Amino acid sequence: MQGLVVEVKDLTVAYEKKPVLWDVDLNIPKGVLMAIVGPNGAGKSTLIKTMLDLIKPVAGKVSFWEQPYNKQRKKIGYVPQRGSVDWDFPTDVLDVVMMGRYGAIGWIKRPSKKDKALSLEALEKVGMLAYKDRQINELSGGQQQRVFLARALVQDAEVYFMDEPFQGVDTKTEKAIIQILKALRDKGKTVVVVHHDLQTVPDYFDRVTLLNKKIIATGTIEDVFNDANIQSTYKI
Ligand SMILES: Nc1ncnc2c1ncn2[C@@H]1O[C@H](COP(=O)(O)OP(=O)(O)OP(=O)(O)O)[C@@H](O)[C@H]1O
Repeated sequence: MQGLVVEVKDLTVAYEKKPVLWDVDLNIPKGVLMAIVGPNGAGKSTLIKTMLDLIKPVAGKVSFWEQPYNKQRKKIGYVPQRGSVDWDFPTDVLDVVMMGRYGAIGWIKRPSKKDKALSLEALEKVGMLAYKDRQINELSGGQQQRVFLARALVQDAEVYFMDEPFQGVDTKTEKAIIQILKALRDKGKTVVVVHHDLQTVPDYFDRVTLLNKKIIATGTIEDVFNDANIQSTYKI
């Protein structure tokens, strides 16, 4: 294994005292394309949000390259679940993508020609170039998802977390997105994706984490993506 990107230790998370994640241990190595799968309510989104410091755990610890999230945030990209972001201010698609070049403070800075070129290139990759001047709140959920993906791409992070990036996108776009994710992986980036469709797991991913409040199994597709583990995750 070529070094760890993320280390999750003894993580327990609760909403209003009701635990939704129990004692989760998870190591994510560099350069993998990993799915997190599990039934509705298994805690997949909660796990990602806790890793990214958006939810405080009851117990346990998350480190990125052996440091807390806030020390490494520039190297960490996040594409939230569709519909989870409310755009109550007017901003166009290209601006949303260019925000990825700077993070929040960068609003004040003028984007350079290079920032703009990279952002247009990313929009082209996700098939959204034609929408560059549209208001973000006038797009469908699936289109917004692709814009967020473009924003994550221009951020040039080392590790990416994506919460159901295929939700509400058509098959052609899904295939295009997975090609982008595989290319990131091939460049040595680490990509973690909450995913719903078990059928496509072996084709899309090289590792999988099966989650249902606890980690049922985590590892390579070959080692852990088998009937026994799937059955204990989905209780079927
Ligand atoms: N903000 C919240 N307040 C209270 N309970 C919550 C909150 N968010 C999630 N939950 C509960 O925590 C559990 C885990 O939710 P989570 O969204 O992490 O699951 P998930 O595996 O991502 O589900 P899905 O596949 O349906 O998106 C669920 O029982 C859910 O109802």
